[in-house]
Amino acid sequence: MITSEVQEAYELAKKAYAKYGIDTDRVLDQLKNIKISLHCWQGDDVRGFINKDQALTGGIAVTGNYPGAARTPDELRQDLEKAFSLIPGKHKLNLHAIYVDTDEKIDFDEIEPRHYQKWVEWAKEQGLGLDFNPTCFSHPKADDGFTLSHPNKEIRDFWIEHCKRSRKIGEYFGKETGQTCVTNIWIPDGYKDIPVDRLAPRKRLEEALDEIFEEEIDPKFNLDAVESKLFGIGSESYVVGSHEFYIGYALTRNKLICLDMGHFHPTETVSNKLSALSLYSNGMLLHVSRPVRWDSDHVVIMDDELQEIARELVVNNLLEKTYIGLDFFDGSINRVAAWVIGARSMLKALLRAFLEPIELLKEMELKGDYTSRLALREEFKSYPFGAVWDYYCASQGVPVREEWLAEVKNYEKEVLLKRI
Ligand SMILES: C[C@H](O)[C@H](O)[C@@H](O)C(=O)CO
Ligand SMILES: [Mn+2]
Repeated sequence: MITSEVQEAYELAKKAYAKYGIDTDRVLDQLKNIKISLHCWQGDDVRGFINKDQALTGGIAVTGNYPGAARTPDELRQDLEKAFSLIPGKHKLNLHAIYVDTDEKIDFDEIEPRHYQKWVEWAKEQGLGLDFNPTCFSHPKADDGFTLSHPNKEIRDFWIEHCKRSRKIGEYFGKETGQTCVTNIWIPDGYKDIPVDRLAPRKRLEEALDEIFEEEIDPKFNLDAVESKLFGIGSESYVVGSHEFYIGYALTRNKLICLDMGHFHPTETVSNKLSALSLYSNGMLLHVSRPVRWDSDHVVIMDDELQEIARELVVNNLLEKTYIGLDFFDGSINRVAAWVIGARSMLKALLRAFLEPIELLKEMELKGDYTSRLALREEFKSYPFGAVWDYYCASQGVPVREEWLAEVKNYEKEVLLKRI
């Protein structure tokens, strides 16, 4: 319901933006079409259901023991439903292979579409798209830190099979939901200490990927992405799938380049990479995250870098060729709230970017009037974008402002705290 308070504030905001030729109604129509892919792994600290006693490996870590983590696919879906009900718009769910929903005891190289059938039925019911990821970690065959680039062919083949099957699951998701599935490959492979041979593992990875992608899959159903990383815990000195490796790979094989905000040197920004890559690549996948001093996967907030990424997507018309996924895992706060905060922040950043007088700013820049460019940008930061956001939430039938928090607290009391 749109209250008169929200409506009146919106009308005033609409006038303020209209002075600069910005049509807020049109902006909200554009925002409505943007899908954020919510990562299932925030809901249970990246545990999954394929092998519940398996520890999280791969040089990534979740800290915190906030109560209520989902223990079953049903619980995870219940939590996701709650989160989606508090986020305006229609979005996607990003599943990892370890989130099978089956009573069968299967290994990673045995996954099939039917093991995810319940997720598909649920996604259709909810009107959600699905994305997918092979899980190349949290398995004894990844214990020595290598998967697709493993020197042992038998182990390499195991992971190749897992990734091949993952693409078929992506295809199945795309066919069933009617929305293209993005299947993203990330592997942890790397050395703790300085290697002698940096090339051989990269050659093995290149070959393994070529084998995985051998089968043509209709891009209407599944698109492949590859995700680089600078370092992980235990792979501080060398990561096989570095940024340069995957830029080369993705550009020569026509794959999406996945950019994770936590996977670069701390002074490097993803926002500054998008325009350059867009000139050469057919598409990008974002893993929106918040690295604090390292790839810490903190919950996404509306910080400067998030805003800058949103700006780049809007100013350069990159939204059509960019898939936006969230990637963080915080076990120290309510996990449903973590999803809601991250997704709402991403959407708010995009909305703010749409509400900037882009053409005017570009003109100022071209004329060399950097004073006006800076002044106007700073003033626009306090323009009433919040009133437009509130109106958008109300018109999409989700709570306005922090009203959603009371719903999460109630859900925590009624559902999450009873999971003991
Ligand atoms: C769980 C994900 O696959 C993982 O976060 C990956 O995308 C990554 O970013 C690893 O650092
Ligand atoms: Mn990532």
